Amino acid sequence: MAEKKKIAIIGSGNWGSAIARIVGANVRTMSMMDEEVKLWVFEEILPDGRKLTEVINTEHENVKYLKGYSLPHNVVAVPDILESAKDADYLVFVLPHQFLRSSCQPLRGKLKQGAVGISLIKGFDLKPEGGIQLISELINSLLGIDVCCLMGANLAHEVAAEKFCETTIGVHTDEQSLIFKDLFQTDFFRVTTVRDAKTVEVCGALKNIVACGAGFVDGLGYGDNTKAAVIRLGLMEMIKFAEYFYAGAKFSTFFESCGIADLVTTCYGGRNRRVSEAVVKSGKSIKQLEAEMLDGQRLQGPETAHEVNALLKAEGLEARFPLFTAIHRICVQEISPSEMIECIRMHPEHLAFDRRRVSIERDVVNQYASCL
Ligand SMILES: NC(=O)C1=CN([C@@H]2O[C@H](COP(=O)(O)OP(=O)(O)OC[C@H]3O[C@@H](n4cnc5c(N)ncnc54)[C@H](O)[C@@H]3O)[C@@H](O)[C@H]2O)C=CC1
Ligand SMILES: O=C(CO)COP(=O)(O)O
Repeated sequence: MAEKKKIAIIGSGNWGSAIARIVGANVRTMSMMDEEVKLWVFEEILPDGRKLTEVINTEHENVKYLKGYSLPHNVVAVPDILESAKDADYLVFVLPHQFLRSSCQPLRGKLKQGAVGISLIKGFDLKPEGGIQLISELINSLLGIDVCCLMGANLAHEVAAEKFCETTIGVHTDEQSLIFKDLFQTDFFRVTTVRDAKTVEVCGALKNIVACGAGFVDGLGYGDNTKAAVIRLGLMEMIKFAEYFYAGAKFSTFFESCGIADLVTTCYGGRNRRVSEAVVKSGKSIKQLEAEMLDGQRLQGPETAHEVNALLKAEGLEARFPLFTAIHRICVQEISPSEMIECIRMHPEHLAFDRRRVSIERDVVNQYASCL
């Protein structure tokens, strides 16, 4: 009989714990899969002195990051990342992106031959030598494994509560499509697989920047129409970004759950939006509010805005992405949140699509560039 395939989940925050509920239940129905799901937990001591791993393994609940939802008993918390990952055939990466590089170091050269990864991580990697890369590319370069991605309109607490949603998995082969659909799909979590993995991942990263913009206009007291404008202009910049930097991106991917749907849900219900709104209302910094409001959970939007801005600046393209640029500059307190409104008022997308558009757009872009 063929040896059963093993799975490890690398990360156990809010989303990592929610997805562990699904994967833990699904492997029990898959004859090819080993029932045990190893869950790497970045160990921490809870206020009552107990270790988080011990609590997860005895109470079957991540009381810190997903309180109120049980984990299947076959999900086993492991504090040593190498121990959790070394025998795995499938690795699910689900950490805040700022911790990925350091977390992966102990795994280098130590993974099983032929292991395949899937990244649920939203963000980019700022390369030490300059430039940015996708998180899947970072994992591939560090660990030498093929990496798919899963991105969608998937607020973790709603998924944990089993409220219906959709998700998108970007794959490279038919085999990956079949196995990852079986591992992740449930009655309430519907999976579409697409062969446009880079665009899926780009959407997941960029929508968090736009969500910060949505939070800023909410904080300024503007209404849903204004937020809809931010969402629309954000989508246009997401598409343009993919066209510039990821040749071959399929337009249709933006209409999957990873695109427009994730953008909308995050601009209404996400942490990036919530903290950004509070920035405007309280005048406190993002870092301070992240610590005060999220109890250890981490924002991805401000860091992603920084990573994208580093690329746009290096390429001389800031003026072509005025929304991404303004959001980054608000996040780092270079400009005030009220400048969001001027940014969307003057956005080049407002120009009618006619023969004059190209030259007019060039003028507006130049005008904007002179203000930077
Ligand atoms: N929470 C959500 O609703 C969703 C999150 N995502 C994405 O999933 C990824 C992970 O997000 P969450 O699970 O929500 O994480 P989270 O925001 O709950 O972050 C907390 C996690 O970070 C870990 N951590 C803290 N310091 C660390 C360190 N120095 N090294 C390694 N780990 C450390 C904590 O142990 C904890 O597991 C992110 O890229 C996020 O954008 C995607 C869809 C939904
Ligand atoms: O990615 C998410 C939903 O799909 C979660 O967004 P936030 O990190 O803003 O909560």
